[in-house]
Amino acid sequence: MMNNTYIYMIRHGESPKVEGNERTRGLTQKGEDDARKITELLLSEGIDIFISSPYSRAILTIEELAKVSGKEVMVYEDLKELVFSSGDQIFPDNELYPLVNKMFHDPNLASPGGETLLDCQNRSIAILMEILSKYKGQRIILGTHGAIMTLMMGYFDSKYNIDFLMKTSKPDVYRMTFQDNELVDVKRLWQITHDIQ
Ligand SMILES: O=C(O)[C@H](O)COP(=O)(O)O
Repeated sequence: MMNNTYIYMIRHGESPKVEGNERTRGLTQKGEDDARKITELLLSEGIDIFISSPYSRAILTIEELAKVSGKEVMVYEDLKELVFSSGDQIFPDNELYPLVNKMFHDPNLASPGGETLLDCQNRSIAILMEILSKYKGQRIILGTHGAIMTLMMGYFDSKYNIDFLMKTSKPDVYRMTFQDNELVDVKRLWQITHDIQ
């Protein structure tokens, strides 16, 4: 439909936790292969705008598609992942998931040096509303992360909660259809067949 605006949430591919920091760690070989599959999957969608979190793993997941589409990736600092620690330190998975689980049950909880879910949701929704208005009627990719993606989707529909987050994959792709600022449809485009190939 003419007036629909489409937001494609692209959660980044697999990223190694052995070097760099939260900002700089890139993609594993599987993450790179999956980024190529994302290019194949979305090329025919005719994406107009590419926007990303500033973290490398998010940019690297969408940059090939942007390149073959002849577009630049615009980076928004306020689309970075939920901040868990000071100094962009990498948080090991065995500590991260219990913490995220606790945070989703207490949106005012923050770890030392980190932010609350509500802080993260407020800063990301402010940007998303700006994007919906500025690029109304267009197809926009957001290169993103598990927690912040769930918070943005959860703002419009509470079924996007911790249970949803725990079932998502890396990468993952959701197409959200908006009429003005109202979410009218969500379709997962990253199918299970991609996960097991
Ligand atoms: O998408 C996410 O959940 C965050 O960016 C963390 O990803 P990670 O599995 O690479 O830590």
